[in-house]
Amino acid sequence: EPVQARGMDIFGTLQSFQAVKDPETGTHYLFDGTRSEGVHTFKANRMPENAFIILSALLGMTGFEVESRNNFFYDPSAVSAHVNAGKVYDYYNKVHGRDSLDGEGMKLVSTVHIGSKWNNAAWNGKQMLYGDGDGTRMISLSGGLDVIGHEMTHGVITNTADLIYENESGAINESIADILGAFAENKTGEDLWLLGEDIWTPNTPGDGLRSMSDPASVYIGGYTESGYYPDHYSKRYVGELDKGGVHINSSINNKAAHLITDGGTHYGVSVTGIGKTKAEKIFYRALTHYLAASSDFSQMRQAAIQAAKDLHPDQNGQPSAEVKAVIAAYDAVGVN
Ligand SMILES: Cc1cccc(C(=O)O)c1OC(=O)C1CC1
Ligand SMILES: [Zn+2]
Repeated sequence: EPVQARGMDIFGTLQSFQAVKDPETGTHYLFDGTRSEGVHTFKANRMPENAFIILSALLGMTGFEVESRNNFFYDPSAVSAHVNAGKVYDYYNKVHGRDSLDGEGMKLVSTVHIGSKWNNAAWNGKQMLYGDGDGTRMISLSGGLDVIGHEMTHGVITNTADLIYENESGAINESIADILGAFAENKTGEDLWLLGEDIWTPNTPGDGLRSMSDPASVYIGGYTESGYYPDHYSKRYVGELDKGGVHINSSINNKAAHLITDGGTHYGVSVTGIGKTKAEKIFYRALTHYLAASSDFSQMRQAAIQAAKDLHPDQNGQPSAEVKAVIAAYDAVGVN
């Protein structure tokens, strides 16, 4: 039966969450039955990450239950994954009226301790997977609420537009995961537009994996001419690394989302922001109503404009401020 459990997350912060007591053994394990068909969090068995990702996708292997004899000392990485998955579930349920990743209450399965010092997180088509990080570049990735929001949004994408994970459609997939993942986190006192800041380079404060407000401020190495993430379509990566730059060119659409939300002038084009509450609904509606598996940047622009029109119709023949912001933002990043 469900019990209220408490335990430390990876930052040593005491969390309160749902667990279940096994009547035979008397031990408790991480399962939250209060949300949809449940939030079930597991730990991997030190299997190499590639094997685990494949076997979990093919055979539904999830690893081992995360148990505690006294309902307190749970595995902190698992506590972070468990609590953060619940928070992202609540974001989609409360803000977008969506019941879990498939909209029909599917179970949320996460497995932590994937691989060894693995600086990655993944959605394998069925569940979320988190590495521990190497301790320098990253720490346990389940500690990043925006990381979990990103992985779970990959799950929402799989169940909606199912954007093909390569080239431009893959970059849009990555960008929607960044945008809605960041909006799901939205922690006060943190930069909304920085991805993974809580788990990125523990020895260097204030930086992140990617920046949506200033993509070109983050170094990415030899992929692009500048060595920095692109913030304009003319600077997109056109090689075949990173599945055609899905984690690189996502920054172009991320910048458009930042401009739509906060406004600004970018390459001489000025945008009047419309705020997070309107922006998140426009991107969610674009994803669930207009984007398709092969959508490219231009179709992302059209989908966002149409979603904005649906939510903020023209007034006496004039486009609304929200529609104007979307058009100007995509003009600013060079997407027509
Ligand atoms: C850290 C990481 C490495 C490789 C792939 C992903 C991926 O899920 O695409 C990944 O997770 C993220 O990018 C989240 C947003 C920080
Ligand atoms: Zn991703």
